[in-house]
Amino acid sequence: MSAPRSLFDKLWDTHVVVPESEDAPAILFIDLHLVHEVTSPQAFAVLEERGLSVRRPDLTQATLDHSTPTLPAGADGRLPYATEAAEKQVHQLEANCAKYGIDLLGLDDARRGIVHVIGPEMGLTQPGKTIVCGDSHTSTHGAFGALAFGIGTTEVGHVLATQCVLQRKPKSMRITFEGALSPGVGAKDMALAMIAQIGADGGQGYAVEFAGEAVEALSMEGRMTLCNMAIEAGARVGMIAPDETTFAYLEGRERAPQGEDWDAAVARWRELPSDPEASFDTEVTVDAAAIRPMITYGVSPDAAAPVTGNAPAPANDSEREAAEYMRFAADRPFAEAKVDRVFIGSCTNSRLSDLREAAEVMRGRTVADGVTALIVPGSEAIRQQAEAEGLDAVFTQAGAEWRLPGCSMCIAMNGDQGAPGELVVSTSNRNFVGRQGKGVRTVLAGPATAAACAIAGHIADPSQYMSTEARDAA
Ligand SMILES: CC(C)[C@H](C(=O)O)[C@@H](O)C(=O)O
Ligand code: SF4
Repeated sequence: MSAPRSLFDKLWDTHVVVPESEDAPAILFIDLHLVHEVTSPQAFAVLEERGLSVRRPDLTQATLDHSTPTLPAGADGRLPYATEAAEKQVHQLEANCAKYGIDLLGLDDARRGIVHVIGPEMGLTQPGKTIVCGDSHTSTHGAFGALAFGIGTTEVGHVLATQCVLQRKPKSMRITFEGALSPGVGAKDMALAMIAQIGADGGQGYAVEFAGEAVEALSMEGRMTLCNMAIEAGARVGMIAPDETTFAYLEGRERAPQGEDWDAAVARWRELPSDPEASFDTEVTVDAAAIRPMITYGVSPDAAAPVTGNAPAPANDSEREAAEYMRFAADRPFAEAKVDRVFIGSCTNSRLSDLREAAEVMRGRTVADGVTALIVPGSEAIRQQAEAEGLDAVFTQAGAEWRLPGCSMCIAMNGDQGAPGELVVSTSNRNFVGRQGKGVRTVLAGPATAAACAIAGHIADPSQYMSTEARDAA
């Protein structure tokens, strides 16, 4: 009998081309390479310089997301790019994809969206695959039982040229969420609670598998939210064993296997979950039932606490510095903090279920005076679905802005950003100083909490705005 293996071991073993040695990392074959406009230009330039071609354009998918405006073209037909550099990046990727025969979800493509949203939506993200992208939130795709991680621009070049990447095998960690979530608590709250528990570097050097009852109960959208934030705990890889929820999500999608191939694929995918006796270098448990709707109050994602609580008193110099920047008064309720702007979007929380959750809170209510709320769907497909069910009308009637898909205010590269000093409640994944504009104070939260803050005009508990059914569904 062979030794029991984890999901991660199985994914790793089936993709090793040359095993790791003391002198050299392993060479891993990559099944799917996702490409966007920010981290690819230099990689393509190196190919060009060295006269190389793209080894497997058929395993490469490109999209435009970071630098694209979320406002439509003006009367002159021109898109309102934030900077010349942003526009140049977009045109550069268009030219590179045309030259090397790579499929690009271009500006007019009905499937365009954030790179970590479109892979799953198209059915390209599948259990058992190795998936890379020049982007740290590639861990999102691990929600499907794939080995997915972010790579640097040099490695983007390696993968374009060889379809392989050099990697040392990380250690393994299993994070088990014990018990069921309470009503009104969602995947973002799980992610923030987990990061608060293990720290922003708690997962460093590990490939993390998320397991347990509360993880199994999550929809694919929720699983993506959780795996998306593995990197905010320092882990480049986050993954969840594929199951019936995974298969039901993928069945019938454009690039998923069809017919007999589908049956054969599902049979293979059923073999992927960790063997019962598989061991991990580190095991962590999180009490899922104790998790409450969370927000962050500092400038690192592990500075997270229940939204109904008080701001903790800083305990050291770096916490004092963060507290000064964020201006939450120690030992005072978070709810006393006035909110200037709300952003609902990003590869963490811009899928249909997230928008429904936010709409549930905003329906029939009005965004508070002085608050700007921006709602940015993760893809064109999500935008279409949301509009088909009238979510856009819920948002605009509440006084929020409904935009075109893209990364938008998550990283503020496209002109969508806050003003210095503003307090922004954001469903994205990073609250670093200046992430959403110079001097902007970012508070991370889930979609219901962010929507509640928009309505209340200050940090607010979403439960007061949620119907019992909505609370149960979240
Ligand atoms: C632009 C890109 C390199 C970056 C990343 O790697 O994550 C961005 O997507 C982010 O979220 O900070
Ligand atoms: S939405 Fe934000 S986190 Fe996600 S890829 Fe874009 S910039 Fe990075």
